[in-house]
Amino acid sequence: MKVRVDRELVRLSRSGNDKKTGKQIYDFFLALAACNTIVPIVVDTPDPVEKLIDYQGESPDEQALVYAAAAYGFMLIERTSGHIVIDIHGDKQRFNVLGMHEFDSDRKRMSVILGCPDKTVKVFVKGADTTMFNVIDKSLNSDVVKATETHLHSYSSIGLRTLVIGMRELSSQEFEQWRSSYEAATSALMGRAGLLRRVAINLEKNLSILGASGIEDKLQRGVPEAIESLRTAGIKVWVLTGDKQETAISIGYSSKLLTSAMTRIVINNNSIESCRKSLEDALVTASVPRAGTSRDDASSIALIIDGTSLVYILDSELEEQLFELSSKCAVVLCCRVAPLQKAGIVMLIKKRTKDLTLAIGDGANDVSMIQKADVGIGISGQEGRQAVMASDFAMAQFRFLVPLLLVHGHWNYQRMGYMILYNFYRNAVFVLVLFWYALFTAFTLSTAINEWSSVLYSVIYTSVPTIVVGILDKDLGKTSLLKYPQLYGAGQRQESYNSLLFWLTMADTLWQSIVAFFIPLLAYWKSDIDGPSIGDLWTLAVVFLVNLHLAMDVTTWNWIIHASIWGSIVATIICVIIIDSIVILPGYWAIFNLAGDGMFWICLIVIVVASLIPRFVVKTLVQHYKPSDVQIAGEAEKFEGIMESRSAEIEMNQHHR
Ligand SMILES: Nc1ncnc2c1ncn2[C@@H]1O[C@H](COP(=O)(O)OP(=O)(O)OP(=O)(O)O)[C@@H](O)[C@H]1O
Ligand SMILES: [Mg+2]
Repeated sequence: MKVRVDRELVRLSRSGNDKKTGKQIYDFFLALAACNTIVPIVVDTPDPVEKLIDYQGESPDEQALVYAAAAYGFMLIERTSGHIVIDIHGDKQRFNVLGMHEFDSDRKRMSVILGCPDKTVKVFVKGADTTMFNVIDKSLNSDVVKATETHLHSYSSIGLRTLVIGMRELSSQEFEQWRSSYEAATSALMGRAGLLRRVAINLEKNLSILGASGIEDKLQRGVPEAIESLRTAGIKVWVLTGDKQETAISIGYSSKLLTSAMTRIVINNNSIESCRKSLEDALVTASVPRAGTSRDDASSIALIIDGTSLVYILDSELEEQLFELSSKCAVVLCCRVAPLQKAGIVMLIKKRTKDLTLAIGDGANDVSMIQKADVGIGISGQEGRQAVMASDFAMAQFRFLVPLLLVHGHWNYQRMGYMILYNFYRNAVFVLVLFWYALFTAFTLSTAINEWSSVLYSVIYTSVPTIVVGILDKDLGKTSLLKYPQLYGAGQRQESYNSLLFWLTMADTLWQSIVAFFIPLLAYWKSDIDGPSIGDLWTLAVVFLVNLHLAMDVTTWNWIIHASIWGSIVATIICVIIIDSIVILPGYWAIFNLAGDGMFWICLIVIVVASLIPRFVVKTLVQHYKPSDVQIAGEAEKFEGIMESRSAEIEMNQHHR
């Protein structure tokens, strides 16, 4: 890897640690190389003398910092639990790692205590600017502190992730004091984390500033487009990040979440009273009616709120106001939020609405929100596997969320909705025919449809098409669904399953069962037909009916669906023939006698046609006069001749190393 270095800085860092600036720069790079949890792994190359070092760790930021230190001549080459070896301008030096206080989201910083070759003990700390400036002694190097502050501001406003680095030399007395409390804390059986945190807070104070770093957090490919699609689909997108406000806003703009036309409401306060005041003011601003349509950016509001304010708002009486405000905003951006606050925000919505929440994140700090949300998605990437392990779905890139929701989510919703209705219908129509017969024979407990057919009805006669269509049918092609994210609204409006559709289906079921039962009954009224024969007719009629009913609703035919639907009808006929060929069963040879009679065939055709007519008429009228988005898109697909799009693939990233 090639790193572009600043020559002047290299010169200064080489100038040795005698002069003040030289010493500071020396310590700065030493901190970058040492204050982290990166493990260097030496990789052999074809050339036996040349070795490569691969820095492995869960934090990509730390990796970047260690690489930067290496580029300036401070190369971390070995790390064990007790020591590290750093190659400083070609001179291998061994530092004892006397202790390490790991990063936690309360302190938002981490520190290492190093025993240096010159027998001094130094503590190096790096962390978020907000918490670092609380522990940095501003009277030391006040000019550096000032310069760093302005640099930090300019870094974060261009979207860089910033870290501040500080250090302190420990006197032997201080060191002993720290060591005894550190040892007591690490060996404590109860509340170890809390004790360690207290020891860390005691140690990390009166630091002198060394400098700051800015790291570009590149957006993955396709993030702005993905966010735009999701928002067009009517999904509200909120961003919850641990980053600094300026960084978060800048990333908000580059990911097209925020646009300059939006009205911005910023809430960052540090008392409950000022939070209350800001929320009230914001509610007034948000309630003023604005020009433009609701989908217009100019009319929408972006709420930007930071973690400190959320401390006072979440779990207090202000929560309700925040909810009210956020439901008026098109975009909500929360910055500097702790992991548990992320979960708290998810709960804020979940508790108060019936809306479904989906959380997507890549780091360990996203785990709690991923678990709390209705749907949790982990992005597997550079930040370790915790998010993926806690998630319902894992994906490699953010943009895959779009096909997951807009394509597979849509298909799944439409199939599920249809299949629920269809399965109610499929079972009810058969049971109702049996019921009419029981009613007609005044509950004599005699049956016309033989027991085998009653059992096989849901096992063989009608089961396979239900499963196959429930898995394979696609109401629209992938291309249309991705091109028109608005089609996702069909699910939000509950178009495939709702109580009206349910009762309409039930009425249709009633009608079909009446037709299927009474037509044979009336047709054979005067004849001397026996029970099993007319029973066979009923069985076949119902099976034809439910399979043709399904065939009428399938949108994407393929050979599996063809085979399952027509195959089921053939299988039913074969089963009925076999059952009627068994001598000991009642109704022996019934189907053969029946099929020789023209009336049987007429009955079958009349039943199927009469049963399906109301459905067909209603469906056609609705399609003609009140077509849904999905129908329109479906017709557009046919006319544009993009039927092949049903198997279209989304463009994948090139794999390169
Ligand atoms: N290993 C670390 N050492 C020192 N400081 C850290 C470390 N990791 C994070 N920080 C600081 O703590 C802040 C909060 O970190 P956190 O992991 O909660 O969120 P994040 O990674 O910044 O953002 P996101 O929520 O988008 O992943 C960071 O912005 C950074 O300033
Ligand atoms: Mg992170």
